[in-house]
Amino acid sequence: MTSLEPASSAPASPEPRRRSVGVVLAGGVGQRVGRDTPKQLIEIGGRTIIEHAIAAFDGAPEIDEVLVLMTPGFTGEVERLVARSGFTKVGRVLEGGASRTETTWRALRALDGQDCDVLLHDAARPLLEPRIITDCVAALRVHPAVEVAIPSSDTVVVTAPGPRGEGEIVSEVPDRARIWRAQTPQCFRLPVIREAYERAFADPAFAGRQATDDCGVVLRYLPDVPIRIVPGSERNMKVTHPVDVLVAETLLAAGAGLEE
Ligand SMILES: Nc1ccn([C@@H]2O[C@H](COP(=O)(O)OP(=O)(O)OP(=O)(O)O)[C@@H](O)[C@H]2O)c(=O)n1
Ligand SMILES: C[C@](O)(CO)[C@H](O)COP(=O)(O)O
Repeated sequence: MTSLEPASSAPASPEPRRRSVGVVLAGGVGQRVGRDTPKQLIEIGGRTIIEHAIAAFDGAPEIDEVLVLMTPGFTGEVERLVARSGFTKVGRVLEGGASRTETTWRALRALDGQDCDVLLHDAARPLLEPRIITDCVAALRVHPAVEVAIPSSDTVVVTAPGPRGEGEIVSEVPDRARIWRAQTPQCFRLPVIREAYERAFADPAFAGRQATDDCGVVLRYLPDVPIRIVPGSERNMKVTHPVDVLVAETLLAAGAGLEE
């Protein structure tokens, strides 16, 4: 079976496990949180948010290597934190790009020539549980692409500009049973995500080189590649706004027992 498995192929038997690289995407500035330094350097529970994210991969038996991409100007700070925390799997700390998409692309190029699986994770999600990593690595033995997601508990509405210039109006209320909220890690066999990003970056219509997530790039440029859902968790939230720092601190202090 090739790595670019078509959607129509029968469920495959598990492939042998490849090397798994956990990629921590930390190239952002955290504009919406609004601090002087990138939000991934905020301390919660005595450790920075980025240390929590790295720790999830570093402590996972399924992960062989961790690659970190950090905001330009702060790679030295991350190297200091890696040493402070005693992480053993962090191979390289590189500079991120101007957008999340550019940062992912830099990570993929840094892994050029390797035969591995990649788990692309937001540094801004400090509460990634071992169970999710285990499930993602196992799913990649059967599926070429994996999206971690949770069912939406809110009804989602789609809007469109109103016909009389009255602003956005509701144009669709999709069936909530099919609506999921995407999280990270988003996980791929390396040739799959590499091919999708190569096609995206060669496409002038890939405007501004922006995508809100990596599975979206695969769906758009390799539509025949099935993307398997692995259940995420409410705990695996993203620190996006100031209130999320408090939420993350509270969840961290509460431990892992809240959800089930
Ligand atoms: N140029 C960028 C922008 C974002 N990210 C990373 O992508 C993840 C999700 O992005 P987001 O929550 O939007 O982070 P920021 O871009 O930092 O936030 P904001 O949009 O508020 O500035 C974060 O871990 C962030 O560091 C990245 O690696 N490179
Ligand atoms: C990838 C992601 O975390 C999935 O929910 C999300 O799309 C990132 O969005 P952001 O605007 O870069 O935070």
